[in-house]
Amino acid sequence: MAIPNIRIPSRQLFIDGEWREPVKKNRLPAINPATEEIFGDIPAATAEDVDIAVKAARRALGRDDWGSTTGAQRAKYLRAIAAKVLERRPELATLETIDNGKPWFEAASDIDDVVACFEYYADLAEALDSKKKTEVKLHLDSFKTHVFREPLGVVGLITPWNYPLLMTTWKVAPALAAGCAAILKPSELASITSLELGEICREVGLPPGALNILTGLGHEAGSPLVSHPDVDKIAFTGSGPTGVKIMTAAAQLVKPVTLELGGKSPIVVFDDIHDLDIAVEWTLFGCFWTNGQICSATSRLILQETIAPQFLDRLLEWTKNIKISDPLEEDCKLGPLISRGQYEKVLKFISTAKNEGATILYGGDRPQHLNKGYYIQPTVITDVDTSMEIWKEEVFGPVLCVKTFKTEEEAIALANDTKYGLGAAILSKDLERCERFTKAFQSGIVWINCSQPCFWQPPWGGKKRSGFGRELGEWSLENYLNIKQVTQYVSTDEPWAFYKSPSKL
Ligand SMILES: NC(=O)C1=CN([C@@H]2O[C@H](COP(=O)(O)OP(=O)(O)OC[C@H]3O[C@@H](n4cnc5c(N)ncnc54)[C@H](O)[C@@H]3O)[C@@H](O)[C@H]2O)C=CC1
Ligand code: BAL
Ligand code: NA
Repeated sequence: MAIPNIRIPSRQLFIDGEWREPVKKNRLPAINPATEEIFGDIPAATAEDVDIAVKAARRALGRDDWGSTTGAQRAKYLRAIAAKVLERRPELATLETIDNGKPWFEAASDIDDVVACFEYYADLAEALDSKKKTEVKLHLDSFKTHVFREPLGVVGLITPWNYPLLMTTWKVAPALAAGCAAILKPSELASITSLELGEICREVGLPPGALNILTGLGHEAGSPLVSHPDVDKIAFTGSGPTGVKIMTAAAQLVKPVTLELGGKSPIVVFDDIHDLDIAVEWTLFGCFWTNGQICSATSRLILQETIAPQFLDRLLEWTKNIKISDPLEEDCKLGPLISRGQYEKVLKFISTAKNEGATILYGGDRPQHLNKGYYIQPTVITDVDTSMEIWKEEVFGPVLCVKTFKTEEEAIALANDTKYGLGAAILSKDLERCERFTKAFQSGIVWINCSQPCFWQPPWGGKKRSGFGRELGEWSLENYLNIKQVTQYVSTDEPWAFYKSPSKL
């Protein structure tokens, strides 16, 4: 498919169904990481705008056109959004690539996932109607109890830059399916496509205030959203330190949070893999896909010693073959990192690894043929010690570190030697061994004979310092529902007889 030339939209904040200039009228540049050029700008919300948006969301919940909708009615909006996103697929993918730097075909596949995700939550919204009120059997006849599943209220959704519109969708689609009113705060590093979602919501006639979109900086727009007393919940995906700040602020108001934070996931490769090339490709995909800028990247290769030399030789041959280029080029497989800050951070990780005694087996620098843009070669690091930063900390870049093992016990210990617990992968023909690893991995996700494929039906999330709560699937819908117990006394002719009745004195 030809990649379209597009116009860069200029938007305001999306509040109460309308485009609205930020109270302080500030804007932030939108930077193309492939060229380092400013290609547009986004509005910068502050606490004043947060307050206006929260009030609009609260009004939406109080109005029949949103607050009294059935799941089936909400499903219509979600399907209409999906259809509009699909209609604009080439353009949205191009905007995503320009803003984020991911290869166009990856961006386009993200847009396909966005469409599928809105459709999936439309189905779940419909299904919710029959589960809205469910009876709970009691041991007494004098009472009847049922449980209501109702929208949790006004929810704040704070998202990162690595999958801009897709991470937005992972939160917005279930929140709207559940009937919440939402305030989305996308990352200031890539907000353009999330703002376009505002235009799509306007076009499909989503009731005003059901979704509000506030772009801006974390401390100026995100932080007041978290501390706003009239926001009932925060769902966050991003870095560990910001997750800690959000949880701390939310705790002051006993506000529930779900946190999807970082990772340093292992991929354990045994010598009984089905096929060397297939295993090598999954290993590369596990770490270099999305430029390693994915929380679940399997960035620690734990490799059985017996096949290490041949596996690494082949891995380098495959790595050299990865096309690094402008992400708008059709067969690009590795574009630039998101920002100068991320580029410098990743190079620093590589130089610290070198200083700590590791070997940069491949890469480690910017590709020579690209002198502009935040590009870094896919990098493979060996001679890694478990005390090194490169083994312990999330890089969020195309950097794979390698350690070998002899026994299964050693492999499990290395795999779990991390404060994080998001993903874990094992490549082996022995399915009983895969089963043992599935149990042993301290993670929320396990991949067997693959790494990274992500579908919208199963749950997604981690344990340990990767956070808690689950997104996607039916689990995500639960994040946005209040479970209300309703108990009715049905023996209304019978006194309760706990106190002495004065009429009987
Ligand atoms: N787990 C993941 O998916 C992600 C992890 N990261 C990691 O985080 C590092 C830093 O990247 P950042 O973009 O700075 O991530 P970040 O975690 O600071 O940003 C994520 C979102 O949180 C917002 N935010 C920041 N401070 C906030 C606050 N005090 N209150 C409320 N919201 C706030 C940001 O504006 C953005 O929308 C990366 O180098 C990478 O290692 C970054 C993005 C995604
Ligand atoms: N699907 C990507 C989840 C993340 O990196 O946040
Ligand atoms: Na950008």
